[in-house]
Amino acid sequence: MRFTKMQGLGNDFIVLDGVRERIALDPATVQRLGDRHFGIGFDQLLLVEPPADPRHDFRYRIFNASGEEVEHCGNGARCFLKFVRDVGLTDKTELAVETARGVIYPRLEANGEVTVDMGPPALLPAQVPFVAERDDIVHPLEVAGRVVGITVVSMGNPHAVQLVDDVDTDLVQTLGPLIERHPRFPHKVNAGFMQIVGRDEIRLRVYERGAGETLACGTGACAAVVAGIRRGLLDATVRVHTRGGGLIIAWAGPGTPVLMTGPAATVFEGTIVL
Ligand SMILES: N[C@@H](CCC[C@H](N)C(=O)O)C(=O)O
Repeated sequence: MRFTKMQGLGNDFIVLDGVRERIALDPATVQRLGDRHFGIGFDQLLLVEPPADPRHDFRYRIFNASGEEVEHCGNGARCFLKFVRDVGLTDKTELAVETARGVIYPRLEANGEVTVDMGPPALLPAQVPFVAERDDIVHPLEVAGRVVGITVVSMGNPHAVQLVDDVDTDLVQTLGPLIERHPRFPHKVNAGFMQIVGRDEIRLRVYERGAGETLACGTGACAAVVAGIRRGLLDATVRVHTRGGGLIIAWAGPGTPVLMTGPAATVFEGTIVL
């Protein structure tokens, strides 16, 4: 099985071509390939497949390093577009790509970066899903004997975003895993820690569901900007600084799609010997 190792702001992937190769994956195989010592190592495995609906170009499946299949991956979506063009599956510069939670539209920019129409966020707790009695913008969440204020957002996948004074904090590693598995998130959650730098600039770290802290999380950046706008703290276009680099996120408000722009890079190619 051929694979391509890619990264978007240091969030790393292997991408498999399920259009030309017959690929069967189970959680144990994904875990083995994702192991950074005994396998290739990655945060997520991305699988390119033919679309279910012929009006679309491809189907995009995502597996966390933990082995579970998930709904969405933003940094992966930019790499997806680069991959299908580089291996000759298409020469289009804009694609309609099916994910487990709807269709996304990645587009190649003149400078080589990729903008992805990620679709509109879902804002109701039940859509995340998050167990809450009320539909508030900030929910108190009890974790490790303290109460933190979170804003929940679904970008297809679940996010809980909290504000911190300084993102260079131990909280990402201490609270992150506890929030990820908090019983109020029945499907678990990606835990975001956002420092507001200005109305158009944030710093962000994300403890990802099924992968631990990554150098960047694209859907996490979208969710953080949506959360910041809903809290009245951010403007409609925001530069997001992650540990792996910068993304531009734009959102015009409820019912409209989130746009994410950033880089995608190929690192190496290889063959898997199972
Ligand atoms: N790194 C990703 C998100 C990958 C999926 C996530 N860990 C989940 O379980 O929902 C991104 O760039 O969005």
